[in-house]
Amino acid sequence: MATEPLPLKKTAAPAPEDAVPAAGSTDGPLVRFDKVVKRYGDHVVLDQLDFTVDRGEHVTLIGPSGSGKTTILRLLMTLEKVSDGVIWVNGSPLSHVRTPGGALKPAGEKQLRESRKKIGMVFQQFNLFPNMKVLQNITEAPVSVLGKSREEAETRARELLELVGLSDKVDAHPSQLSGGQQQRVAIARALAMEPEILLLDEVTSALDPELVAGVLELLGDIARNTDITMLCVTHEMNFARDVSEKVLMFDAGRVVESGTPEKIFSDPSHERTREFLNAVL
Ligand SMILES: Nc1ncnc2c1ncn2[C@@H]1O[C@H](COP(=O)(O)OP(=O)(O)OP(=O)(O)O)[C@@H](O)[C@H]1O
Repeated sequence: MATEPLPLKKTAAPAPEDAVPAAGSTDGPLVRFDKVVKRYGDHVVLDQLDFTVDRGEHVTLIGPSGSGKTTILRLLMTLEKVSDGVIWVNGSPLSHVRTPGGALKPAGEKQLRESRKKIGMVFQQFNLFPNMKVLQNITEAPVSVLGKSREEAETRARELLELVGLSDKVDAHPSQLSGGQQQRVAIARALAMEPEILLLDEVTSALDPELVAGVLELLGDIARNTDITMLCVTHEMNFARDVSEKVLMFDAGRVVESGTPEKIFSDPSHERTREFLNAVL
C-alpha cells in the first residue's frame, strides 16, 4: 500500500471465460470463481458460481440477505472451504494445490495460510484484539505472519495510522475508541499486510450514522490512491456508485446480473435486481 497515488493496473482485455491464466501471470483476471459450490449440509448457498475480478478493479456485491455475499468473501479469505469448484487467484488455485501430475487436490493448512497473506479483510464488527493497544493490533500479523521486524512493522503502522487519521491513538485500547475509530484501525490493520485484495464486509453496518461518511471517505481514498483490488459487500449504494467499476447482483448463490453501477442502478435488466433495488433505495 502506498499513500501516494498509484495507477490502477487494469487488464487490457478480459480473458475468455474458460481460460485459466498461468500461475503468477498478470494476464487475465486476478480472481476467478469457477463453478464454485458451497453447501452447508443440504443447503446449497453458492450454486456453480462463476465470476471474475480484474486486477485493480473495485467490485461491489449486492443482493438480498442470505444470497451468499459474505460466504464469497469468507471463501476468498480461506475462512471457509469450497464444497466443489475452484477459486483461482493470480492463476493459482486458492483452495487447492496442483499435484505433480497437474491435477488439483484440496490445499492443506500451510498452503491456506500462504494464500491468506495476499488477502486482507475488514469485518462488520471490527474484530480488533481487545487486549492489545492500537499499535500492536496493527503490527501483530506483519511480524508473526509476514516475518517483518517489529521496528519495520511499527514504522509502517504509524504511517498507516496517520493515513487513517488516528496518529494520536497509538497507545489506546480498542475499548477507548469510537466504532468509527475502531473500524479505521481495522482498515489500517488490513493494509499493514500489504494485501493484493481487500475484502470489505458491510464495514459501516455497525457504525452510528454520523460515523459512516468518514469511513466511506477513507475507503474511497484508498480505492482511488492505491492499486489494491477491492471486493465490497455493502448496502451503501452511493459508495458502490462512487467507488466501484462493477456491481454484481446475487440471488440464491448465483450472479443474476453484472454491470457498471450506472447500468445496474439506473437500468437493471433483471427483475430480481429491480425488486432488490426498489426495496433498498
Ligand atoms: N456456518 C454456516 N452454517 C450454516 N449455514 C450458513 C453458515 N454461514 C452461512 N450460512 C447460510 O448461508 C446463506 C448465505 O449466507 P451469507 O452470510 O453468505 O449471506 P449474505 O448474502 O451475506 O446475507 P446478509 O446480506 O444478510 O449478510 C444463509 O442462508 C446462511 O444462513
